[in-house]
Amino acid sequence: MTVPVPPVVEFRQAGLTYPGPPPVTALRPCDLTVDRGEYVTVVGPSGSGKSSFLNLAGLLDAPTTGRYLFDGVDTAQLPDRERTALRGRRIGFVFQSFHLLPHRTAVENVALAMLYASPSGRRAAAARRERAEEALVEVGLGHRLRTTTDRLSGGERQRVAIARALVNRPALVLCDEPTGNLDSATAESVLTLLDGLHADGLTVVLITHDPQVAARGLRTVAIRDGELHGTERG
Ligand SMILES: Nc1ncnc2c1ncn2[C@@H]1O[C@H](COP(=O)(O)OP(=O)(O)OP(=O)(O)O)[C@@H](O)[C@H]1O
Repeated sequence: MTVPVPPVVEFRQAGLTYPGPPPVTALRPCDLTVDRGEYVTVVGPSGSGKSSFLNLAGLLDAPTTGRYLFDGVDTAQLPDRERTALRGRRIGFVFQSFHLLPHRTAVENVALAMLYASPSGRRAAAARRERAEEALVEVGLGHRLRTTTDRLSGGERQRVAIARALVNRPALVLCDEPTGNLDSATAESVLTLLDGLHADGLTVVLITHDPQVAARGLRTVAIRDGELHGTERG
């Protein structure tokens, strides 16, 4: 008998209203399901609610209405501490501006993401470094392991950020305008890397204002005035 695999993301009439005053409904109650191995893009103009969606999907915020099941766990009622722990273990983030420590090496930046869920001690530290190196090799940066990130190009920095997002083998990688700070050739190589990771089974949700970037997803959801459109399967 096979055990059914829960979706990675399951919004059930999940919505987000900032309390204000005045209250602002940034995301109206919506349903959205993202299954394991999908590549979904979310596209919308400035102010449409993309960051609010990211905050919910990435367990940075809890819905103010409805439910959010992440990887089968009902998160709406989770205490903050547990939501944070789940996020640290199971979600990798890739941001437009990389969010790396500039004076640390690529390996150190990636290994730091594992501190949270790893025991202390020299042996654990060595294991973290080894796993960080593996993740960096996976994104094509095996030749930059010990370079501090302030000496890397924009594309290389984003690869370090992607390695950091992958290093805990997350259920979901959430990308927020991952090519927003890159020239078009570098952006293309980062998108090609994401295509390859998805082909290897990674679940990706990518948020962008750029319809061309959004077209890289296998399924695109539009967001306008806080409302998700196109969430039903074709
Ligand atoms: N903390 C907050 N308190 C109140 N209103 C907010 C807050 N954050 C965002 N909003 C409002 O919610 C709506 C959606 O904002 P959001 O930042 O999610 O849009 P966005 O699509 O990410 O925009 P951008 O592309 O410009 O970053 C906007 O009307 C915004 O003004």
